[in-house]
Amino acid sequence: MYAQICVSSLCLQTWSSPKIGCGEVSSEVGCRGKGTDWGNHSVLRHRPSHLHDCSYHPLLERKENRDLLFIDLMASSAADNNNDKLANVQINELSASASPNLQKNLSIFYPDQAELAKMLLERGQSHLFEDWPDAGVDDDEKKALLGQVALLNSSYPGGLASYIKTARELLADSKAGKNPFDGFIPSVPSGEVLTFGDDNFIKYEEAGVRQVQNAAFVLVAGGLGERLGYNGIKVALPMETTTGTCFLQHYIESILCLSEASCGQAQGQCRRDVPFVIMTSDDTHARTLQLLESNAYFGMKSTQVKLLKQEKVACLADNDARLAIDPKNKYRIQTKPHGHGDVHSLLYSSGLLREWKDAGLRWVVFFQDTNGLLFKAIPAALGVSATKEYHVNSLSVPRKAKEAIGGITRLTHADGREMVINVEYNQLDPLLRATGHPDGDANCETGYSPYPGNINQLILEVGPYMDELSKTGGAIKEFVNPKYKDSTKTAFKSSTRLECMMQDYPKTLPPSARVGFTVTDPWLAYAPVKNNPDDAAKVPKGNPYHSATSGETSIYRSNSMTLRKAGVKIDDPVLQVFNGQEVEVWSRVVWKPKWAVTFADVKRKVSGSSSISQKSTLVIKGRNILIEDLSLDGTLVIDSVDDAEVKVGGSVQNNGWKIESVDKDSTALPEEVRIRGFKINKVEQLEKSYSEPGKHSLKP
Ligand SMILES: O=c1ccn([C@@H]2O[C@H](COP(=O)(O)OP(=O)(O)O[C@H]3OC[C@@H](O)[C@H](O)[C@H]3O)[C@@H](O)[C@H]2O)c(=O)[nH]1
Ligand SMILES: [Mg+2]
Repeated sequence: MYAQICVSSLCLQTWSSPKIGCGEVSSEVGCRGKGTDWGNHSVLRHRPSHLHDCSYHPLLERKENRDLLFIDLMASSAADNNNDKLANVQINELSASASPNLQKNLSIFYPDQAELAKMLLERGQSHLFEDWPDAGVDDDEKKALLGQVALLNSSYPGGLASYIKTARELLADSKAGKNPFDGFIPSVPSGEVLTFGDDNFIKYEEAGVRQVQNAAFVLVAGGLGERLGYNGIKVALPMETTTGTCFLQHYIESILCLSEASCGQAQGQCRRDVPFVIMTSDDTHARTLQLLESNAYFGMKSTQVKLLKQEKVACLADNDARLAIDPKNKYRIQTKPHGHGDVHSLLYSSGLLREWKDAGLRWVVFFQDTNGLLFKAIPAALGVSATKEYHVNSLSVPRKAKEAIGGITRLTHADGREMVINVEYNQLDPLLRATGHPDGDANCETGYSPYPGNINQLILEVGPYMDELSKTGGAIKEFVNPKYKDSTKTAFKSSTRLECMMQDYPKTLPPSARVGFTVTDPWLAYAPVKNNPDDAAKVPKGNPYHSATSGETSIYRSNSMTLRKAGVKIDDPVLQVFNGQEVEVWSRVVWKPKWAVTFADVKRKVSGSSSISQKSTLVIKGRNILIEDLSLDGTLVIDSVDDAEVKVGGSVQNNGWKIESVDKDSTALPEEVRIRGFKINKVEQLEKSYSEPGKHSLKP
């Protein structure tokens, strides 16, 4: 193998191995040298998208779960010779360059670190070395900076050079006031509109469940949730406080149950555990891992779950894309999150996507961190993807004008280009105003914006997705959003950076790509927890709050409406105000995914004539619990082992559990209670648990 590798320029820049050609390596490739120069700890990491970069850095010792292929550079004496020669060339080139301070420090670097420094100089980044003291002072910090540069270089498709180039272009466009939508006329696209519970919906759900065993699920959870202002990670928040189940537990249980249902349909041909990937960041990684480990992965196999950590990107100090120095440490570059769009390059560079494709998977389902209604429409949407053969299917809900969710829009250019794409919420209004809609982002006669609201639950078909990423390396169209000091647009208030969004993936697709979207009922599928109480209270009346308060009450509403559709008589909700937000309070109906993951499941398990009063709470935990002629006025919590069947009927009456307002500013209460403005006071309940297999019935 060594003989096949041509080592040049201190690094594996040229590959002559037919086996490990550029773009063909699905696992990470590393190389380790034995000599003193390289040190035993040196690890080279190459991503398939930029095998030509020299991305050496000592920080990358951690191997995570990935396969590293180590190539011993020193195994070949030819490599040794090459190495020395090229190191000399490089240093000579450097001496002619403009950074005497860097020149004085060259002796402390490995040759490939010097190479990176040179690359930076060539791209107008000499300020990074400007006030460096002579070698011998702060050497570790200087090396750490080059280590950071190597990481920034290796984690961006095309490397830092490409980052700086794109940044300059986008900053110039921004300064010139160029609109990314220039020449595009927006119009309302048509998609598949689902009506919850009708025959069509049930048909799609059934088709979708069949597909789940061919799907992989990907949660993007690298965001810190600055708008929410919660100190923990968002996936650890309880999605409702009746049971206290956190988001991540609910997601995992839903995936497990859907995959079980899918296997049930396949009758014995089921071979695999459905993969689940969580994209984390430095802000969320350790706590996400800890949440999983301390809860035995909520029932999933630990091997089934993969965490992919996104790296931050370099901040930009000015219009020339000079990298911003960290205000706290002159030997570091300031970094900020690059956005959820990183998920594509990570799935590609980690080799997971290729693995899935090779294993015959057909779908990748993406979703976000805090939507308790997330899985309500996934089965039907998967069914739509399969039936319509969509390469891209975005799940959406009716959108209120000014609601902070993107609008799905058809964009038609004078030159004939056309696409159906998310226009982010801050861009929709200016785009509409600029194209002959003086009211901008406004509701139409339906009471909603005519543009369906993107909820960022995307279903991509693996084959076309892999084909596309093989071309792009997972790079997504980026944008920059600098806050200028004044109208001359020459200086920024604070450093900026490039960002990207996962829903911008279709922007590079050819016109032949089958891009569609699916709209569901407004109450069914979206109730994110993003806004803090103060901001939520300022949301225009009638628009969703996107707060912890609305996130929880929306779950009760959705479950109550679902039971209503299945024939249960449920009282109308009452209006209550918590944390300054008026919400509908429905009966607190909650069930575990193992009871029902589709509407067909619910219908099968509910019969006769049942009723639930507004003050009631119903918690269903067991699998085969059949609600039949139940009259509930109070709280009923019911659990059973999987092979028990429990008929629940008769009249249950007690003082139940009460929703009580709390003061959001009361520091005596936990943060997760304060952000919703209420707590559940568990006064009285009937709680039954059936631990023996067989048939049981509850008829109080
Ligand atoms: O760098 C990041 C940023 C965000 N994220 C994740 O991406 C998800 C979405 O982040 P945000 O909540 O900040 O997204 P926003 O609310 O700004 O908009 C997003 O959701 C609503 C949609 O309508 C918008 O079109 C979509 O961009 C979260 O799960 C977050 O954890 C990352 O994983 N990495
Ligand atoms: Mg955001």
